[in-house]
Amino acid sequence: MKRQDYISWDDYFMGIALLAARRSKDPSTQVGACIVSGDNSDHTRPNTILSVGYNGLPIGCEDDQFPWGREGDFLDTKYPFVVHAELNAILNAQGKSLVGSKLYVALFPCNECCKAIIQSGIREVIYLSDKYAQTDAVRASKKMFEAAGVKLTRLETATESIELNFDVE
Ligand SMILES: O=c1ccn([C@H]2C[C@H](O)[C@@H](COP(=O)(O)O)O2)c(=O)[nH]1
Ligand SMILES: [Zn+2]
Repeated sequence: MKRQDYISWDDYFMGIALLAARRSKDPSTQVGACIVSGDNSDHTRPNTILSVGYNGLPIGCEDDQFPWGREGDFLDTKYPFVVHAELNAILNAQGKSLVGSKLYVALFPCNECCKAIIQSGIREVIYLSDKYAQTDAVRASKKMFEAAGVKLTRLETATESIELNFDVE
């Protein structure tokens, strides 16, 4: 008999996003994003991972030479420097078409990521947390997603955690 406790595709792709987030150096909020090829409703071929990203500094900007704080003068915080996870995932695709794809992300995208998501042709955003729902950035984001017809899905899953063991015999 086959194993029964295998993970769903949604948990798998969100799991990849969460694993990518573990690469983030941000001390307060680690975000990961995983872009997956579009709808496989005809089940003729599986969805595949097109790109992955997490929130981090641009290439060449050393993690130890830039600030990671949230408070103080703008230039003394991380905010002007960090590339958001969703944008990193889009840029990491290096020109591969993302038209009709889906994006799994731990945190609901801000307005800047929203614009990049829409313009790259991603048609669905599947997210876990909406902790900044009350901010103008997320309000603007939802307004644009709705206007552009991008589907928004909060992932409902019974999975609380997935353990990875490296001590494989
Ligand atoms: O759409 C988004 C919004 C935010 N992020 C990243 C940017 C920062 O590194 C953190 C947010 O830090 P806070 O300390 O919670 O303000 O999340 C992102 O990747 N994508
Ligand atoms: Zn963003």
